[in-house]
Amino acid sequence: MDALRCTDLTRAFRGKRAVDAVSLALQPGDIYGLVGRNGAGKSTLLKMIAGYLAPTAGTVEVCGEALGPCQTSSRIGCLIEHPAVNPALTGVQNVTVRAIAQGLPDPKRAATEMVEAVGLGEAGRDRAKGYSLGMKQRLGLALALVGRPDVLLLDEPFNGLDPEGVRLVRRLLTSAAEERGTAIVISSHVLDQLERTVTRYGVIRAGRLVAEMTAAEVEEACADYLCVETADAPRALTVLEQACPEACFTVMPDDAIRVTGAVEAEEVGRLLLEAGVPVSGLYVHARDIEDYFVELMGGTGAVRGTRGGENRG
Ligand SMILES: Nc1ncnc2c1ncn2[C@@H]1O[C@H](COP(=O)(O)OP(=O)(O)OP(=O)(O)O)[C@@H](O)[C@H]1O
Repeated sequence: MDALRCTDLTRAFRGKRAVDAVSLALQPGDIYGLVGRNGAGKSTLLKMIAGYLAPTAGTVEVCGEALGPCQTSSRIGCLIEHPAVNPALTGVQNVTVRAIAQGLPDPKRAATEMVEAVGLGEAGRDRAKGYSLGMKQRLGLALALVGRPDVLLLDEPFNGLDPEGVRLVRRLLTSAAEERGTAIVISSHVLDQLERTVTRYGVIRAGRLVAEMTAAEVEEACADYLCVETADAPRALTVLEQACPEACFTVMPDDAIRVTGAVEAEEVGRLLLEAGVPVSGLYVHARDIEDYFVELMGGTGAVRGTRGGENRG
């Protein structure tokens, strides 16, 4: 059974679709990285799943249970925008309130353990009103995680965290997914952190889910490759395929040859030189994850906005 299933989820603001017929399904243990430019619709999508915002159309199911519009579920833990923290209570007390609401058998203990797990330590006994940005973020994560939800929705979970905090949160999420089968959706612009955490990606562009891929597919697409530019691609291909049966060769539309696999640039250059094939360019092409996603997200033009005036909810 899917841990989370959204079907044709749509939300319009003043007639303009911020999220447009998004369907996605997460299995238990999936960590799904949601990427998109500012204003693409990521937070709106998460808010609809969390039950904070009514969809204009579409449905949400969590572990097979259909949720009505704006219906929250104890199976879902969220950190979306500012966590609901009572500044007059300590960190542990805040999480205890949430644990009681979740119906946990020993709420104080669950809260204390969770505050410890997110690295708040002694600060868990201080009132939340004195917390720094990173401490608030850790508290927000503790609130999302307490009660071991089946589905976790996190909007920019790495915001404000120091490097140690980032590493700790990554470990917490990975172990929740691997050990307890929690399905996690993370919306984030911090691609290198996503790259170390997620198992799948979804790219949202102008409200639509335009691409989905596994972490392995992204890794493969972003792998370095050797590029051979030659005026005689067919002959170069014949020479290289014969000499390097282990490598993989692709002729690109501009006739350049893309080489992946166990072969060095020096070796390719030598083989072509010996065969008398003219080579005009030979270089390693490094493509990073940022280039890859910027392209999928729709380039670097102006961000998209539907807000004329504020129209919350
Ligand atoms: N309450 C609202 N009223 C009107 N328009 C809204 C409202 N909430 C979001 N929008 C619009 O919906 C679109 C999607 O916004 P959303 O916050 O979901 O984007 P996002 O992908 O999370 O962006 P970011 O990466 O900047 O957080 C934007 O054009 C935004 O202006």
